[in-house]
Order: sequence, then structure tokens, then C-alpha cells
Amino acid sequence: MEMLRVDNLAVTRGGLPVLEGLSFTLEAGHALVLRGPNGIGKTTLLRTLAGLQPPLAGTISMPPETMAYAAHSDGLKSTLSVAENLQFWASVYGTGSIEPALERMNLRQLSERAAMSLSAGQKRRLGLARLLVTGRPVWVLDEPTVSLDAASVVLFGEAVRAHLAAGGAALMATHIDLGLHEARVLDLAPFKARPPEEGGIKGSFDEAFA
Ligand SMILES: Nc1ncnc2c1ncn2[C@@H]1O[C@H](COP(=O)(O)OP(=O)(O)OP(=O)(O)O)[C@@H](O)[C@H]1O
Repeated sequence: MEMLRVDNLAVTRGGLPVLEGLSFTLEAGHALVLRGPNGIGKTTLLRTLAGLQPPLAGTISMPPETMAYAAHSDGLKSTLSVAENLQFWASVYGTGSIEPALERMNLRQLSERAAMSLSAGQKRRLGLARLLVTGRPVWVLDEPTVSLDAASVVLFGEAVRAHLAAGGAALMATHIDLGLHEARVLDLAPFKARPPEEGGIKGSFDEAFA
């Protein structure tokens, strides 16, 4: 079953087009891994899908409200404990128990600790646990395994697999093999924006939410 359809999308950064003519679909239960060299526009594409900036052209079939976005920064409230952070997000998203998220990302022992006292990898685990309490079907992940040790990468891979098995979908920029055998790879190189004189799309400095 098709979950997300992107048609003829163009995205900009700093007012300049970085990707254009991008179309793809993502089915329920599937993951799509974005590939391409540094600066090709992986983060820009993910931010656009998550509704943090408007596309320059094209359509995205699902609204940002269906997506759970995990960016480079974990977006944690530093003075709140691990459990309080998750409870906060559960109330924002109107979802239930935080217990499965604590369990899944191995945070039970740390649940009373203030987020500011966590290590980089522990913060990352908490940031990823947030995905589980959103209850949203499409996970949009930007380098989700940065700072994670090998055991945590395995935990995270299992969390993504469980999400897919439950009918969710995931779109991610990652250089790490999460062991998702069913994942498709989307190479962004063919969609690199061309200069206008070569027929490429013209830029716009109107990045309302940049
Ligand atoms: N704040 C900004 N203002 C202007 N241009 C930017 C800004 N951030 C990134 N860019 C440029 O936009 C382009 C796309 O950047 P983006 O971060 O989307 O690439 P990426 O594929 O995610 O790279 P990486 O693999 O290094 O994370 C790059 O050419 C980059 O230099």
C-alpha cells in the first residue's frame, strides 16, 4: 500500500535550488535510504518533507503532521528527566504510555536522569525514543545513528523494523547499514539542481520557515 508519494519536487537551501525533478513513492512497511555525497541535499529534502521549509515546486502527498522527524539535534528539554521528556512528547502527540519507548531504547535505568546529564549517545537514544511516542506513521530520519554505539545501533535497527512491521514507513539519510533488508536506496545524484541557464529551476529567496 502506497503511503507517501512525492512528485516532481524541487527543494532549496539559502534560496538556491539543490534538488529538482525528484519523484518517488514509499509503501507502508518499507524504508527508503537516501544516498548522495555531502551537500547533495539530503537534510534539505528531509526538512522539506517534515514541513520545516516549503518546497520550491512539486507535491508531497502526506501532510507534515503524519511525519515524525528526527534531526541532527535531539530537541530535548535539558532540565527535564528522560521520563519527563518522553511524557512531554506523549502529551504533545496525544499518545499513551511511554513505557514501550523507554524499554525499546534501553532508557529505563536512566529514566530519572536529567537530559542535560546524559552522554551524547544516551541523548541520541532519548531523541530516537521520541519517535516511538509520536505514534506517527512516517519516520523521517537524518543520520539517526550518529553517536550511537554498536549495541544502540542494533536497538535502533530493531525499533525501525518493528515500526515497519506495524505498517509504518521510514525515510532516512544514513551511511550505516541498519540491517533493513527490505530497504530501497534512492540515489539523489541524478536530481542535483542544474543552473537556470542549463534548464534548471530558478531559485527563490522566500524560504518562509528556513
Ligand atoms: N544554512 C544554509 N544556508 C545556505 N546554504 C546551506 C545551508 N545549509 C546547507 N546549505 C547548502 O545546501 C546544500 C545542501 O545541504 P544539505 O545539508 O541538505 O546536504 P546533505 O546532503 O544533507 O549533506 P551532508 O551529507 O553533509 O549532511 C549544500 O550545498 C550546503 O552547502
